Amino acid sequence: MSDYASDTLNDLTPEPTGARRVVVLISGNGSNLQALIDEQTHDRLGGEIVAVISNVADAYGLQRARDAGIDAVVLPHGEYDSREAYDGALIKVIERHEPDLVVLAGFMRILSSRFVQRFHGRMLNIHPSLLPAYRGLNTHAKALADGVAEHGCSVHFVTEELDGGPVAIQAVVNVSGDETETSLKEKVHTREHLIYPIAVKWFLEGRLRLVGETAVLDGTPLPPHGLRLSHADAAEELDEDHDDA
Ligand SMILES: Nc1nc2c(c(=O)[nH]1)N[C@@H](CN(C=O)c1ccc(C(=O)N[C@@H](CCC(=O)O)C(=O)O)cc1)CN2
Ligand SMILES: NCC(=O)N[C@@H]1O[C@H](COP(=O)([O-])[O-])[C@@H](O)[C@H]1O
Repeated sequence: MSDYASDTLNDLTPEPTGARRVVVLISGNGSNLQALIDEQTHDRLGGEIVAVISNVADAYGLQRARDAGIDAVVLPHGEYDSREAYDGALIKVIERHEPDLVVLAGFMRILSSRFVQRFHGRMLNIHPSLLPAYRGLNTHAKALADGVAEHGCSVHFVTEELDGGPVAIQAVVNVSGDETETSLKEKVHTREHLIYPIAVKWFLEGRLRLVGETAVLDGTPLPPHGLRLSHADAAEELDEDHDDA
């Protein structure tokens, strides 16, 4: 086990140049997209969301994009014969926008190896659990059924292994004795809306990178659970940026 405290990897990733461009993939409500839009609106995202793409035609996140003047594109997966065919079309739509970063924000499709390789190292996902616990779907119900005392959310680099990519940031929430799936989902959502903009900003600033199979922040490899940010720390991180305005 390497010593995360002292290791510093020789990071060969070139520094980002020019205005950093973000494409966001969604399938539903888009509250995480809205959190990113809000940071962009205050010039604090570190780049520009240039397109929002949904596989679901009536995803409310598309309206959020339109309201923000962002190109909103629907690419229905049901119109393609296979996952590979869909992903091929999705790659073409994304590449037209020349992104530096692809952000999955409630995008509910498992991506093919071809797609993941195309954007390897520059694709993030927000997952509603403390990975590696509860990969996949229905995470809140599973956590409640197991009676865990802590739950949360993770921002991770996307790899071929579903929800198995290196974790960048996590937020932990306490699960109360009378917690419901709805109350737990709300707790987690609140923290998602803090840690995702932070992770996106850090990537666009060149601070957060995927080096090999390790998430690296400011040249230092992160532990398997990433950087654990408390609610106060995350809010301060965003507020500090606000103070810089
Ligand atoms: N290759 C990868 N693809 C995706 C990853 C990943 O890490 N590697 N992250 C997911 C996001 N996700 C959880 O965070 C997730 C999304 C979708 C599914 C899933 O089972 N999808 C089904 C359809 C479900 C539905 O339509 O309701 C499917 O694609 O057949 C699991 C986890 C994004 N993709
Ligand atoms: N496995 C993927 C997954 O479950 N992602 C989850 O979907 C929700 C999307 O909410 P939003 O559309 O309001 O951002 C978020 O809670 C995100 O963690």
